[in-house]
Amino acid sequence: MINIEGLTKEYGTKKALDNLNLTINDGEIFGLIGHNGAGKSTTIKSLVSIIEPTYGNIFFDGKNLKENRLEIKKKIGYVSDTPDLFLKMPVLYFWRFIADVYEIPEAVREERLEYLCKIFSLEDSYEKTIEEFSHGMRQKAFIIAALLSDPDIWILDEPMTGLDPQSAYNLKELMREHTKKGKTVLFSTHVLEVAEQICNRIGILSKGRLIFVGTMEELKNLHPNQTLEKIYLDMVNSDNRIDQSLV
Ligand SMILES: Nc1ncnc2c1ncn2[C@@H]1O[C@H](COP(=O)(O)OP(=O)(O)OP(=O)(O)O)[C@@H](O)[C@H]1O
Repeated sequence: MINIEGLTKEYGTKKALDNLNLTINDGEIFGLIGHNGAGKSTTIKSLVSIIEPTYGNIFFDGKNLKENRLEIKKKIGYVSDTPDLFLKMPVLYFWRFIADVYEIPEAVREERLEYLCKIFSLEDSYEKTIEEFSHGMRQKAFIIAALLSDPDIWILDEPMTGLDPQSAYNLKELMREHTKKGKTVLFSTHVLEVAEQICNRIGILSKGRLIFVGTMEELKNLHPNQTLEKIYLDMVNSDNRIDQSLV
C-alpha cells in the first residue's frame, strides 16, 4: 500500500503540488489523469525519489520513503515520460547494466529478458543502440528495463505514449496480471479511454490538487447523461473558474 500524506512541491513561488493526500491499495491499477502541467510527473518523481518534496511524506507499506529510500526503490519499476537516456548504448548492454544494478541473477535475467522482448517485439533488436530506435521502441526498451527485476510496484509516467496498438494491449494485459497477484500499478495518462479500460480507480489532478479520486463508475455517476470526456473537462474547467473568481 502507498500512502501519500500532505505532499507539496514548490518551485520558488510556483506550487506544483499542493497538499496531496492519496492511498493506493495493493492489487490496484491506479491512473493519474490531468491536463499538461497538472502535477502528474511531479507526483510520480516524488514517489520514485527523483525529486524531494517541499512538505509531506510518502509511505510504502507503512515505511517512510525518506528513511527507507534504497529498500523501497528496489521494489519499484519506474518508466519516465522521457525515455531518452543511454542513447549510444546497444540496448542489450543497457538491459544488462540495469540487471546488474538490481542484482538480478544471470539465469533469471536472460529468461525474463527473452519473455519481455517477445511481448514487446524487440527480440531482433538486441544489437541496436537506443539512438537507432524509434520513439515507441525506446519507450518499450525502458518499459522492459523497468520490469526486468519483476518489481512489486510499477510506477509508469505516460507509458502508452508512442506504443503501437499491440504493444499497448500487451502492456495493459501485463498490468492486469501484475495486480491480480496483489501487486500495484500507478501510471499517468492523458487518455481517458485507457484509464476507463484498465484502472480500478483514478485521481484527477488540476493545478497540483486532487479534484477527484474514485472509480470510473463513480465519475460517470456524477453526470449520468454526459460523456466521460465532458465530465472530465467540466470538472477541470470549473476548478479553473473557481481559482479565477478568487483572484
Ligand atoms: N524543475 C521545475 N522547475 C520549475 N517548475 C517546474 C519544474 N518541473 C515542473 N514544474 C512545474 O510544475 C507544474 C507541474 O508539472 P508536471 O511536470 O508535474 O506536470 P504534468 O502533469 O506531468 O504535465 P504533462 O502532462 O505536460 O507531462 C507545471 O506548472 C510545471 O511547469
